[in-house]
Amino acid sequence: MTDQPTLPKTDKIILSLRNVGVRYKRRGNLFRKVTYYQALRGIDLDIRRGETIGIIGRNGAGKSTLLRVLAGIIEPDEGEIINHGVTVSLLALQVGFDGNLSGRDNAIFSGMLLGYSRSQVEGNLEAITEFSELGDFMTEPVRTYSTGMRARLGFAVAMFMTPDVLLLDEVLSVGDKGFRQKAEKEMLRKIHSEQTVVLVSHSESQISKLCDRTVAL
Ligand SMILES: Nc1ncnc2c1ncn2[C@@H]1O[C@H](COP(=O)(O)OP(=O)(O)OP(=O)(O)O)[C@@H](O)[C@H]1O
Repeated sequence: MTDQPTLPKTDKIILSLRNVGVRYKRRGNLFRKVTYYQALRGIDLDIRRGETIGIIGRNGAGKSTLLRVLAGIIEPDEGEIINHGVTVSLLALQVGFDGNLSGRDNAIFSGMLLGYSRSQVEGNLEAITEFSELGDFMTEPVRTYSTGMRARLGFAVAMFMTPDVLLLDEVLSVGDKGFRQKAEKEMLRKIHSEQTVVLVSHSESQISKLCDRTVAL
């Protein structure tokens, strides 16, 4: 929540990948054998408290896969991930919301998935609603939202949660121009408040504006 300060910026390494590889299984059928696709290979990365890292690479380079490994959603097939006792949360727009639930309930569940209590999230609901600019739509089912509206809800939830490491998958590239500017401004505030952020973006200008360093896949 906003009232929980993030850990201070130091040179301390809080999350590491060592020689990480991930393979996806491609299902076979009558005409095709099961095959494996190597999405990541030999990835070494040290994330230091307070830094903002941009992940870049062409489509299919493995950027989302890397974030999923960092978030602990998938386990690497090779190498290891070393977490030095930090909480990590992934915000990606394609996943996470239940279309049949209202924006409000989705915000509450997303916050709880990020490790907060129901009352902690409820305490921030007004601020989340205001930031998302969803107004009365907060009580409507998310399936009735446009992509941009979903993006605004996801982004607003993430902005009011402060895991030690916040992973953002292409969340700054959606929404209209006005919201994008607001989202970037809020991200900059977070970055300066020493939140550790790993950000995937196809926008070079965004990466150079927001990140301390980049990792190219
Ligand atoms: N669940 C899955 N099963 C099989 N293959 C997958 C799966 N998820 C990703 N892949 C494959 O792994 C590769 C890396 O995917 P990933 O989504 O990590 O790339 P990306 O760099 O984020 O791409 P983009 O820029 O298009 O979002 C791609 O070739 C993709 O087809």
